[in-house]
Amino acid sequence: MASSSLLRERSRALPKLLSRLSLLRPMGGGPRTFPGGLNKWQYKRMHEKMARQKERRLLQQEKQLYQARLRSEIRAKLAGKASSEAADDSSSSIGGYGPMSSKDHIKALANRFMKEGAEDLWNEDDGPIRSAPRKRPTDPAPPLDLRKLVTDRRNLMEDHVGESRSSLASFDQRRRYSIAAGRGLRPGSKPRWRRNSSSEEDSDSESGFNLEGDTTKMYRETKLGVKKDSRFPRFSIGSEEKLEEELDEGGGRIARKKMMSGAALGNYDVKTERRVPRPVEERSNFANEIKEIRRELRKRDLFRNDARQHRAQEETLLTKRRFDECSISPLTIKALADARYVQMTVVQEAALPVCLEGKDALVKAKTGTGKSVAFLLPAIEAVLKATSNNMNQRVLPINVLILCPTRELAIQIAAETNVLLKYHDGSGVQTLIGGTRFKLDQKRLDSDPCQIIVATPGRLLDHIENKSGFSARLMGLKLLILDEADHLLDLGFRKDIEKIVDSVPRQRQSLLFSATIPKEVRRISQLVLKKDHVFVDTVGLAGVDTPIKVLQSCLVAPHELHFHLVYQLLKEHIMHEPDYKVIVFCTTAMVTAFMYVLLRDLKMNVREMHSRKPQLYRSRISEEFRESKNIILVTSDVSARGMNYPDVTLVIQVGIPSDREQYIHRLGRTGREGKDGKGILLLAPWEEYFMDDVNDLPIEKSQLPEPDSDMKRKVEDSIEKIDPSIKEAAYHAWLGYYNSIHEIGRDKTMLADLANRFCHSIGIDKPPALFRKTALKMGLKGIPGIRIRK
Ligand SMILES: Nc1ncnc2c1ncn2[C@@H]1O[C@H](COP(=O)(O)OP(=O)(O)OP(=O)(O)O)[C@@H](O)[C@H]1O
Repeated sequence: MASSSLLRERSRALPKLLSRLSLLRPMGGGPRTFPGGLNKWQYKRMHEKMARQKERRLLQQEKQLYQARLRSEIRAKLAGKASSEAADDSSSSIGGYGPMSSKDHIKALANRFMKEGAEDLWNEDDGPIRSAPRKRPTDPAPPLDLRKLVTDRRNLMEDHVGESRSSLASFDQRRRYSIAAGRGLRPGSKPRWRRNSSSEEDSDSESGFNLEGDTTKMYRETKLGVKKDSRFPRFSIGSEEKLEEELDEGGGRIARKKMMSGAALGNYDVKTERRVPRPVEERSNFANEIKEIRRELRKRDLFRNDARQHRAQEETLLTKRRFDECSISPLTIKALADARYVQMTVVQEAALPVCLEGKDALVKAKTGTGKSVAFLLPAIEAVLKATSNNMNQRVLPINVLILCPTRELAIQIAAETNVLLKYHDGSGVQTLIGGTRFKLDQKRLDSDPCQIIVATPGRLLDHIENKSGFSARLMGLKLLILDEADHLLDLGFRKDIEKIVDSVPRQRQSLLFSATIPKEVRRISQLVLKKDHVFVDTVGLAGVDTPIKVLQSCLVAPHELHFHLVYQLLKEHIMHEPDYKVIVFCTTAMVTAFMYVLLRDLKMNVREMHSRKPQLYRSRISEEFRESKNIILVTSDVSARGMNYPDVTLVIQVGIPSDREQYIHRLGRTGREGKDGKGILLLAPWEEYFMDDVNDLPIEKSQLPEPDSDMKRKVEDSIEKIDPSIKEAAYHAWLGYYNSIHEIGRDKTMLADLANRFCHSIGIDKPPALFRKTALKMGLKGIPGIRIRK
């Protein structure tokens, strides 16, 4: 008896002991302690499991309800009862034998949706889950008259500006009402939800109208333009909410599916499933028209906001605050003045006080607004402070580690650091990036010790794992910085970042910077940041994520026309812009190579940059493009983030970007430092669904330019001359890229068909054969239109 009670007592004491032990862990290993004394991996796995279970459970329920509805409809038909009668039969139920009415079905779904634990199915557009009970207006807004809306739109297009404005206002008001009133299901309104793996979209539930009247269509997801709250200031500094780690592992940078653990999400769901590309003709004209009106209204709102902000923005890119008002070393201020940096930019003014105070921070600011200086100044201060504390150390510690996703960006940041270290003798910076000789890195590290390292994750890990003494030097780390943090925390880099974080002291400051910080990144940022970190957002919820002065447009044209169009757009731009400097982004390295060869053959002053090029070549081209004017850079996403090429006049993106964030970063290569710029997104009709993901950005759909038959002929002649091996590689790369995009890749037959059309556009009649292994890996074996090598 005595021994069993002793055992019980011990087993009770064990979790406490474990939790204390985890508190005492000396260093490394990511976020501090987790409930129950679990380490972060156990904690992560636990949440992963919970989220999966919950998701499965909810999907199962939804499936059952849907099947019940179908069964009951079939029964109704067999019984010779009109379904419309059935719909009115309020006594029908899921479990009963009578047919289930559509009302009941909706009600059942709604019940499930509102159930405890159904938070997983909610998303930001659905509003707060448990909003305070609101008083319903005594005189609720009448249902929206869509026909009137269409007339209004026509009016808008004609000259009745005043009249149409009032109808816009009333539409807006109603929209606001439906959002402000929460997503509680009011009689007559439909439930809104996102399905985890559904290809269908919720039909037009926002207005309370059933446009298509079909239950399946209710699943279609409609992306609500959530009214941005103008009460938010231009930049906000707030304590981060409780965040937890992302649980998924997947397929690299362009992994499209971002399914997060709902268990840890608090009030939000971050599933970012996309809609399936759907031929435009399939939708009814009327529904299309409504959709278009919505888009137009949203855009009007944005443009109005933009116009208002425009002047303020111009004035506030540089603030009144000067660097010498900040507590940074006078020698750094001297170097800043040499570089002509006197006043701070908005992000510098907002982030510097927090960063210099030694706090952890997550900082969001638009592209080209001076984030690098905002983290380099605290970096230099950290080095100065550490050096003055440890004068007699035998091994020079690495005090600051800056991680970047690309090699060119690391080189660029190291160069900027050198500019700011100009008067600090004894302080130095070095890069550790892939594509260079490892031995050479080692030599440099030994012969020229430095306190700041700018690195790409892969090469840094190589050094941590293989260079003796390097890990010991990292033990002196005071500050860890992740530039383009959202990308580094993305699936492609996550594991490396986790390992790096495990190799540096836990007692450190960490800073995360990016122009885009999606919700899931905020959630997993605790992998690096302390719980009480500060979130500095200079864009604000009411702001637009892209530079105000960049004119953005979208052209939709069949694939066969893309190459002609790029040539024509470039020609027109060059004609109007004497100091032109253009970046053309392509989807993959090999498609980039194809585009480069084509434009070179068309006698354009063009350079290429992608991952298949040797590092020396990449560095040379990057430098040349930075220094030059009247030049075109054709590139893959290696140039999408952080690269500061001055005075880029136009950015063309050909094909669908890997995600919304990538669109914003690519576009951000122009319009830097508050300058003007232009961005064109060129999509095929079946890629147009991407516009739903960026519908909060001021992108105008433009008319295609008049086809120029002369140019068309020239392009065709040039395509004809391109080496077949380049074309073949482009086809394979194209297929790989789109196969990895969830929305397109899941319908393999459609993918094969689209790939064949791409094939024709690059001048190949018969699609090149794939290796059997590749086809198997891509799930393309046996798909009509896909050829396999014998
Ligand atoms: N205080 C300042 N005064 C004047 N120019 C500045 C100042 N700070 C930064 N700049 C300039 O602004 C430009 C953009 O800076 P930077 O590359 O740091 O932008 P970023 O916000 O990091 O952009 P991205 O999101 O694309 O990485 C650079 O040319 C830089 O020299």
